[in-house]
Amino acid sequence: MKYYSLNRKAPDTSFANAVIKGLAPDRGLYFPETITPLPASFFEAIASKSYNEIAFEAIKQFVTPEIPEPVLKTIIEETLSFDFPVIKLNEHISTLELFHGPTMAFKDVGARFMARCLGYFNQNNDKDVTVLVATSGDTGGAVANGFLGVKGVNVVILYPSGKVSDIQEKQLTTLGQNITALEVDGVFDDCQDMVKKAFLDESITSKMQLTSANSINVARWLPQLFYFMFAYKQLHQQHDSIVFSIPSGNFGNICAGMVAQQLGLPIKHFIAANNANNVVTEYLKTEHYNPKPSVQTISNAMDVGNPSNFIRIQEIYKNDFKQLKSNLSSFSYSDAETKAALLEIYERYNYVADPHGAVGYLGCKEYLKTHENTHCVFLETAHPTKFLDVVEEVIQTKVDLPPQIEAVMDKTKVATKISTYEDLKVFLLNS
Ligand SMILES: N[C@@H](CCOP(=O)(O)O)C(=O)O
Repeated sequence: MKYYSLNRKAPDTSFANAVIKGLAPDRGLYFPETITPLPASFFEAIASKSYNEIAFEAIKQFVTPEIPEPVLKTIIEETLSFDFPVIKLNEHISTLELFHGPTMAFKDVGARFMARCLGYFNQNNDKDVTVLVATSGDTGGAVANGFLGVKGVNVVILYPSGKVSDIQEKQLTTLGQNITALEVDGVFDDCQDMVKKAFLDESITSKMQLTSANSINVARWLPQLFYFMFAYKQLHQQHDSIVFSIPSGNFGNICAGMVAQQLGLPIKHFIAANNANNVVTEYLKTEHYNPKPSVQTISNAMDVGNPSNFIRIQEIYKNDFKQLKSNLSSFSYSDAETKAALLEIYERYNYVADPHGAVGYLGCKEYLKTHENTHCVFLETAHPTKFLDVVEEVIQTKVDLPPQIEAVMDKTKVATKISTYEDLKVFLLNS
């Protein structure tokens, strides 16, 4: 499979090179040259297939033969070693729990898949790769965990100081070994801008091989399409019209869902559920795309003011606003509304959601007002205990800590503070 740059000023490249480089030389995101729909028989038989079989068939065209089929099977088996259950709240709303992995956020799948692909491509390379990653909360921990101890790979995580939850911070600052955390005096968008700038800085790239483990990297982004297939596998025999409400920050997850739809998965509609960082909600209202500095919310992983993957979504719909609008709705909610939703989900369904899931739930409710004969699945993108203070305060109940969270609670944070791009550069060049 060839990948092209969405800025269209760089040569097409292979999957291996797209993974190793992260971003094209013209600073564009890579996009697959073709998306060939899977046969109808694949979806008809999906209930009888395992997660691993579904994932293998779904991603094969994007990564083989550079990743040989037997290697891909092993990568998938190691990546998907936990569950993805759908929990039904009522006849019209379910949630897909994406938090059963090691860091209890949906990023675990992409991070583990990418780490293994990079490890495979790098096995005969004597040059180390430095993975630069910006996080507003969950990516950092998942990438730290997924890449821990991977030979020839050093990971540098940039996160906005004071704007991630305590547990998220522990997950990304306490592992040591080949993982380093940089605490940035700024917001997520500053971290992401610094990362993108470093890719173009010859004084850095001439000395080290950089790549990204954000969803801008195709190996981090594409495996997220599995989730939509796993939900469909569990629900399609009871519901024939399924819509997804996706809590959205950098828009990688929802965009991967759109790739699943291009592969033939019968998804009726997408809802981008936003917090106050509502650039896409506004775009669908006004047709003006107006990135803004991100604002801090209780659903912090979505605190993104200029979502990287929106350009991929535009590409899928060929920049046709009408076509996009017929497939995508977007709603935005305040923290007060999110807290009220958390409480409602708890009181009505005895279910403890996290703030991101609560925003997704609100998206479902809004859409169902005008589309009664639909089943809406909102993605629970992270475990509620990652946001313990907010969740316990809202539901006024103590929540048990899962072992993955307990394991990091007492660890000591190690992070280097930086403020500017120059600080990052100095850090990289001296590390
Ligand atoms: N939601 C993110 C922000 C980065 O998103 P990514 O999917 O591009 O890594 C986070 O939790 O850090």
